[in-house]
Amino acid sequence: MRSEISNTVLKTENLSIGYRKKNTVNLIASEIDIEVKPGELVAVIGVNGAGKSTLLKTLSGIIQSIDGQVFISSNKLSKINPSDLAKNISIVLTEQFLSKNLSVIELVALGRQPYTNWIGRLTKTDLRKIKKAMALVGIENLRTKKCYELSDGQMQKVLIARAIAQDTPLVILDEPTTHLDLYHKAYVLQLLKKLTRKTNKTIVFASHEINLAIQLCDKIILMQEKKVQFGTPKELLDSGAFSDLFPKGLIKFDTDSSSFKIDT
Ligand SMILES: Nc1ncnc2c1ncn2[C@@H]1O[C@H](COP(=O)(O)OP(=O)(O)OP(=O)(O)O)[C@@H](O)[C@H]1O
Repeated sequence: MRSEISNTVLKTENLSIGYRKKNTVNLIASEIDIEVKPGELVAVIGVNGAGKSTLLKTLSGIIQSIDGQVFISSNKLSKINPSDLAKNISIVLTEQFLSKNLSVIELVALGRQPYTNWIGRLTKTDLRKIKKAMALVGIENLRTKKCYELSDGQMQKVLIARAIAQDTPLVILDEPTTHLDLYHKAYVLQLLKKLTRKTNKTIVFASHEINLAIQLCDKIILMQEKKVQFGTPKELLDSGAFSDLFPKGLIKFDTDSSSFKIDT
């Protein structure tokens, strides 16, 4: 079992996700079997309410699974203590509470929290990693700006830099392109791809940008009602997985261009 998953950053076995309330279970999705390697860019795709955020929260240990297992590297997620978990997974959630009074460099520096001592003093290594993360994301020119002065696109880049500064093998982002225009959606997803290639980190993100995800990602987790498919974009295209993603009538999957179009 161990050698099988040693080159795997993230793996699930027969995972069921959902919410427990008293004695009832609200099951959102089940039979989720994924296996993600170092340096892969993975999109979680699905309609509103399909369970993308629930899956990301389960994979990062924020909520408990209903059944099955999550492995981070070769370890069971349920057995990893919080301080080790923060050295393995960095998380960027939507609508995360943040002090926008912080400067950009202060916010990126928060990524080093799992490594700093109790007074939070940054070492030379911390400073080097903060600088490197800002350079990789291309935000050195913003370093002294206050976060409330940033556009949504700039803020998204700062949050990505904070996750990179945390220097974990796995980065999880929930809808990193929300509120961005088409150019910046493509820019941010291209940036994530570049980061996987330059750092060999694995990035898993939820997105509604299906057309971009098909073009850019190594793997896709496609969430539909009570059915989750996982594979390369080509595998999912070849199996016709995208064709019944949305209700029929308004948009349809065009197999020639491998993208969704208005059904005229
Ligand atoms: N804290 C919670 N307790 C109970 N049910 C929840 C909770 N959070 C979400 N849900 C339910 O779980 C289902 C999946 O929600 P989730 O937010 O994971 O979907 P999503 O695919 O991320 O949606 P969107 O694209 O709209 O962000 C929904 O039916 C939602 O109502």
